[in-house]
Amino acid sequence: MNHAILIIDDDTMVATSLELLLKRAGYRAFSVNYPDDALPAVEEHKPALVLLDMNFSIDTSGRDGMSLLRKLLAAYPRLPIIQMTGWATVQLAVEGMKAGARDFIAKPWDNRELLNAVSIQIDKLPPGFGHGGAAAGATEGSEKAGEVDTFSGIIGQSEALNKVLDQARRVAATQASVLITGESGTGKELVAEAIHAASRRAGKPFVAVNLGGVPAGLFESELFGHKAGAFTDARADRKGRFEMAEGGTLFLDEIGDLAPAAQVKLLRVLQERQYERLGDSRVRKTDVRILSATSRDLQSMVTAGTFREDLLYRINLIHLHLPPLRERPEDIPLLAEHFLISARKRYERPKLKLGPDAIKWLRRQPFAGNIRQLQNLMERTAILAPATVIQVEDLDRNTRPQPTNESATPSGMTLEEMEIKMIKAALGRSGGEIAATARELGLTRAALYRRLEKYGIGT
Ligand SMILES: Nc1ncnc2c1ncn2[C@@H]1O[C@H](COP(=O)(O)OP(=O)(O)OP(=O)(O)O)[C@@H](O)[C@H]1O
Repeated sequence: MNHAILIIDDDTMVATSLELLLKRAGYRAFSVNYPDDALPAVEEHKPALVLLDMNFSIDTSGRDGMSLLRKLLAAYPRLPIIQMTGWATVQLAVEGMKAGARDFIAKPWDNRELLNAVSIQIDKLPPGFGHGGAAAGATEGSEKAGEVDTFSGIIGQSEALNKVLDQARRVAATQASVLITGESGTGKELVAEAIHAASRRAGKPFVAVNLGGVPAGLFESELFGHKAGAFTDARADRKGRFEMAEGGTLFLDEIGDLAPAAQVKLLRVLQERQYERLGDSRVRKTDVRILSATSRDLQSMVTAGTFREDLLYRINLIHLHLPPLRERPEDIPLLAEHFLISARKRYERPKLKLGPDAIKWLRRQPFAGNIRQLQNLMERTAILAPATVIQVEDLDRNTRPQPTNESATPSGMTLEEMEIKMIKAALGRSGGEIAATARELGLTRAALYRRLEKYGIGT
C-alpha cells in the first residue's frame, strides 16, 4: 500500500510541484497551505511523513514553521517530519532537528535528494505506521529493537558528551554535512566514524584524509586522483579520495589547514558534485557525504579572511563541538579504566588496576592533549608500573618532564621514540596488517596512517 505524505507549504506552486513529484514516485500526496490546517490534515490523512516548510511568508523568521513543528510533534511524537528551509535558515533547521525533526532539505531542492530523504524515512517506519494511522503509530513503541548503537565505543557519561552524541545520532541518518570541532585528541575522528557507521552509507567506505598533511602541490592528485603522466611523478593512474569514498563518507580532517587555492577547488567539487582526475578530461560524478573536523576556529578564520565563508557554509550544515576532557572530568575514570583494560591484555598484566587515589589524581589533571594524552599515559603506565596497583607516583612519573631530558620517559626514551617502538612492534605482530595494528594500538586506521607518515615507518 502506498504511504501518504502531507506537504505543508504556503506557496501553492511549491506544494503542487512537490505533490506531483511524490505522486510520480508512487506516494499518496496531499498538501495544505495554512499552518492552522496542518493538525486537522494529519488527523484526516494519517500521513506516514510530513514535509514541512519552515518559512511561511507571513513571517520569514521561520518562527511559524518552528512552532508548528513543535505542535505537530507534541500531538504525534513519532511522526517523521522533514523540514524544508531556505539557505538563510540553516540555523533554524538545526534547531528543528534538535526539536525532533528527522531531516531537512534545503530549498531550492534537488528532486533526487528529496525523494532519497523521503524514502530513507519511509524505510525506517515501524510496520503499520501511516497505514493504521499516524496517531496510532505516533505514540507506540520505542527505537527498533536489536539495533546496534555505533556510538557505544565512545566512552563517557558526562552530560556534555551525551549532548553531542545525541545530536550526532540524530544527524547520522541524514545526508547533512557535519563539521566536528574540538581540541586535538577529543575524539573527532571517532565520532565521524560512528556517524558513518550509523548512516545508510555504513556498507560503503569511510575514507579519511588529513588535509593538514597534504602538500599544496599534491592536493588535487590526493583528492581527485590523476592519470599516468599528468605530472612528473605520476607513473600510474591513481584514484583520489573522492573516488575511494564513492557511495560512502569522506572525512576531511584538519580542514582549517587547507590553503586558499585548495579551498576553492574543494568548494567547486562540493557544489557541483563532480570532478576530474588530474590530466583526465572525463567528468566523474561523486556521491559522498562530507564530514569535516578541525581544532581551529573557522568562524574567526572567515573574519580574518583565511577561510572561505562559502566553504564553511557547505561543510557546516550541522556543527558538533566536542568539549575538552578538562570540562568533563567525570569521564576520566571511565576512560582510564577502558584504556587500562586494553593495555592489560596487550602487555599481559591482567591484574593491573588503578588505586583510588590515582583515580582522584587523574580527575584533577588538565590533559591538554585530551583523551589521546590520557590513553598514552595509561599505556605507558601499564608498561612501566612496578606493582599491580597503580599509584599516583606511577602516573605522575609518566606525566612529568624528566629533569635530565625535557621529554624523556623513565625508560630513557622520548614519548615519540616509545610510540615508534610500539607501532613497529604491533606491526610486526600483525604481519603489517593496518586494521589489526590500529585495533591493537587503540587507534583509528587514519590515526595510524598519520603516525606512519609522520615517523616515516613503511609497512
Ligand atoms: N570518548 C572516547 N572513548 C574512547 N576512546 C576515545 C574517546 N575519545 C577519543 N578516544 C580515543 O582517543 C584517541 C584520539 O581520538 P581522535 O583521533 O578521534 O581525536 P581527534 O579529535 O580526531 O584528534 P586530532 O585532532 O589530533 O586528529 C583515539 O585513539 C580515540 O580512539
